[in-house]
Amino acid sequence: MHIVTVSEMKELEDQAGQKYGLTSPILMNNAGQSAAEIFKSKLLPHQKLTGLRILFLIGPGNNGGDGLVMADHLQKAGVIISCYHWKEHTLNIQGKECIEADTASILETQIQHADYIIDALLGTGRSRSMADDMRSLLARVKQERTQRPHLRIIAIDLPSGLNADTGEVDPGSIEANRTITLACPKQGFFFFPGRDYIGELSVGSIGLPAELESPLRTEMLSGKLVHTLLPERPLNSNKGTFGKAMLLCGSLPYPGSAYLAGSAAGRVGGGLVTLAVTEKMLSFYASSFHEATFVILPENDRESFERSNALIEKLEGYKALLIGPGLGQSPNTREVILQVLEYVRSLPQEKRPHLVVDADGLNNLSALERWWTLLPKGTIITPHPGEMGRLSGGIKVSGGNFERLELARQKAKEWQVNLVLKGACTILADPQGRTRINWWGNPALATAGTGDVLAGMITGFLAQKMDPFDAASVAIYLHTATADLVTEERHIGRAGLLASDLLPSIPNALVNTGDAEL
Ligand SMILES: NC(=O)C1=CN([C@@H]2O[C@H](COP(=O)(O)OP(=O)(O)OC[C@H]3O[C@@H](n4cnc5c(N)ncnc54)[C@H](O)[C@@H]3O)[C@@H](O)[C@H]2O)[C@H](O)CC1
Ligand SMILES: [K+]
Repeated sequence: MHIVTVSEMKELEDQAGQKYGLTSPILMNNAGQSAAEIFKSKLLPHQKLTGLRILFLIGPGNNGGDGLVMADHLQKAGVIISCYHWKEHTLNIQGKECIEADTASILETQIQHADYIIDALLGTGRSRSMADDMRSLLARVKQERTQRPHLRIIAIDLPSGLNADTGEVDPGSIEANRTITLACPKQGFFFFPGRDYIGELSVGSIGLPAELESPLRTEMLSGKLVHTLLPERPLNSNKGTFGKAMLLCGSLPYPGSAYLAGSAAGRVGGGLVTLAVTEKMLSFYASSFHEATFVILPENDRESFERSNALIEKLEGYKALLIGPGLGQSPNTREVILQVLEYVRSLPQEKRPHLVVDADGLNNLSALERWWTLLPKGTIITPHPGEMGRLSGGIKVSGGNFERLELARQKAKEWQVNLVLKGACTILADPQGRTRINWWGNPALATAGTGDVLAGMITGFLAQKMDPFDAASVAIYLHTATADLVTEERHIGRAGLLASDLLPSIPNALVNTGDAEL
């Protein structure tokens, strides 16, 4: 599913008209019908359409037009419909216009008795700040929901006043319980504050032929997409079929990271996981991670080349290599990393393991001039905003605002890497300008070790010979899907998740991708 800017959406609609004769009224009819179908399918189980009361707030453009078509469909299905036309200050109840003098008081009654209010005031054509009377209408709706939390607000295409490109919102915008967006999710949904205004997301069809979307380069990381990318698991297979992953992770103060990343690589289906660790560390893993195999590295006080050679000698046949989580930043460690990178770069492409560099792998690199020239082609890097800032020469990088999209795209190209910029809606960008953005996020993931799990999941998919861009895509999606699953099943709120809680549920999230709505 593609993500569009406002101008890309307009281009799609223009093309639909020119190439397929799909004029604006046809598209609008499709939009309204699809929105009505989605609405019906999402009705709470105890609610029936007959007798349900819905107030539509209708704006002056095509967004209002979508709302009117949707209202018509629902009225035919037995819903009691009232439509308030904001520009004309008129109110229709069940198709009958109210007497002008009474509009304000009848509107107030409709607000008080509505089960649902549909925001069809403004869509992608928002071109200026909201007028005061539109703001006060929405403020009244918001106040009513505070008093009656069962009142549901559904936004058509987008919550009115939201900037569909940047995610900025008008002071008058209100948070929807659900947004039924049309044709494609809009770019601004993935950035804050906009992300918080969308509520549950549904995507309706306006009947655009799929081929029109082929020039688009930005996709939403959806369960459906992930399901198509997952590696096959043929009956006739053994652990060799699913590849070997080597992890250069963990050091004395941070032993857990190698455990978390290694287990995650196994939980996504990697055939064999090897941890390259010192003997001092071995007892920790031997008791907690029975399935791992080990390459024993000389201790930290030995020459760096002895340590890197110990790993390099065993690297043949490994499809994936993760460098970084919990390694620390001593000069010796930095040298080891550089020596391993140099070796991997020197290998012919078919013998090279795919590389993931995370955490202290990135922190060690960011201290070096033109560090990206040290990475082999196709490397995946997974910085959080702080690491991204250091890699970019000390700038401040936001955790969720729109500017991070351009930064991710620009740096993926400049550094020639697959860049995973972590945050509430993680962005994945490749050097050729392709972008995938995760819709899901879970504040419970904001805890130590979850980044190690993500890096390990990517590594586990690389071991299964996945293309790096796809391996990162699948892992990013599954990481948040697993967090949602665990927090829901164990009734954990937005806090209190431990990174290790994710591990046993990764395979369940993997199986669930087949049933995902989005
Ligand atoms: N174009 C199509 O073929 C389809 C569009 N769909 C839906 O239509 C909207 C976009 O429609 P558009 O008419 O371009 O814009 P809006 O309805 O968002 O509003 C334009 C309208 O509003 C006025 N206006 C702009 N800003 C403000 C403001 N701050 N306050 C008050 N009024 C404002 C402006 O002057 C215009 O009169 C899209 O989102 C879809 O919902 C269909 O889905 C299918 C085909
Ligand atoms: K709207």
